[in-house]
Amino acid sequence: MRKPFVAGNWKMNKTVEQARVLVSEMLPGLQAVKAVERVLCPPFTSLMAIAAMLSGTDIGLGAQNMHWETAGAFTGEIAPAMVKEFCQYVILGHSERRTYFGETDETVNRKVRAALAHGLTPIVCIGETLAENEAGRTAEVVSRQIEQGLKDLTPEQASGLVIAYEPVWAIGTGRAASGEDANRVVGDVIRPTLAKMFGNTVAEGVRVLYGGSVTAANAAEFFTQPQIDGALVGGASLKAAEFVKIVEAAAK
Ligand SMILES: O=C[C@H](O)COP(=O)(O)O
Repeated sequence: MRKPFVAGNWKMNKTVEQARVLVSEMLPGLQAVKAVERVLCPPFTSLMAIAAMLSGTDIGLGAQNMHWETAGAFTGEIAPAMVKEFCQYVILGHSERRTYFGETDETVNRKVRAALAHGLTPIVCIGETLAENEAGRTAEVVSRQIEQGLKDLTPEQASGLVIAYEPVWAIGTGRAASGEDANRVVGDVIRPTLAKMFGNTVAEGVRVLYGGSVTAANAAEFFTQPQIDGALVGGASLKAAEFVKIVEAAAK
């Protein structure tokens, strides 16, 4: 039985003070929903403050990116051990990182391996662009992202991952995929690719989330799909009441 999982990716939003306000607004609602693994992913600058607020709760904290090297002359980067000081999770390979910052399946793979080596749970993002979707290339792109992004992992390492299927055309557009279509990609492409690489038990045990314009109004459409285990929420995770409703929907 896979425990439902909902993470809020705040992207490049909120100062420390704004982050504190948002967390204090959502904390009581989030704490009430024990059946769901709940994770907040604020910007790096707020991790220390939010870690203090979440201490003593069962709500997880995640970073939105990290470098694969342990330390050194990498101006502007954050090392795995620095993330690990505050976080249990790290989002890797988000399409915005791939599109705007040149991340590739190869660099995602380095980051995934580094995160696992430091005891962090990677939330690995995959998904096709609109052009790829319209060209009928979704299965090819998504399976390649998994094969290359998770290359050289052991089945044991893979079993601890969380995967977020985020069709790029659905992110921040208000145009979510349909629950059925997302379920089909997870069930027909993502889990079979994981099964080929790591075996059936791992493929059936990994949590696979949907991401892309999830709101309180459409969350249930995804959470009622048998292959989808939760959501990676962007814009709607910046509104306390809305995000709590999404988490509540995942518990049903
Ligand atoms: O990481 C979250 C996704 O990019 C989804 O963002 P969105 O909910 O604003 O579409």
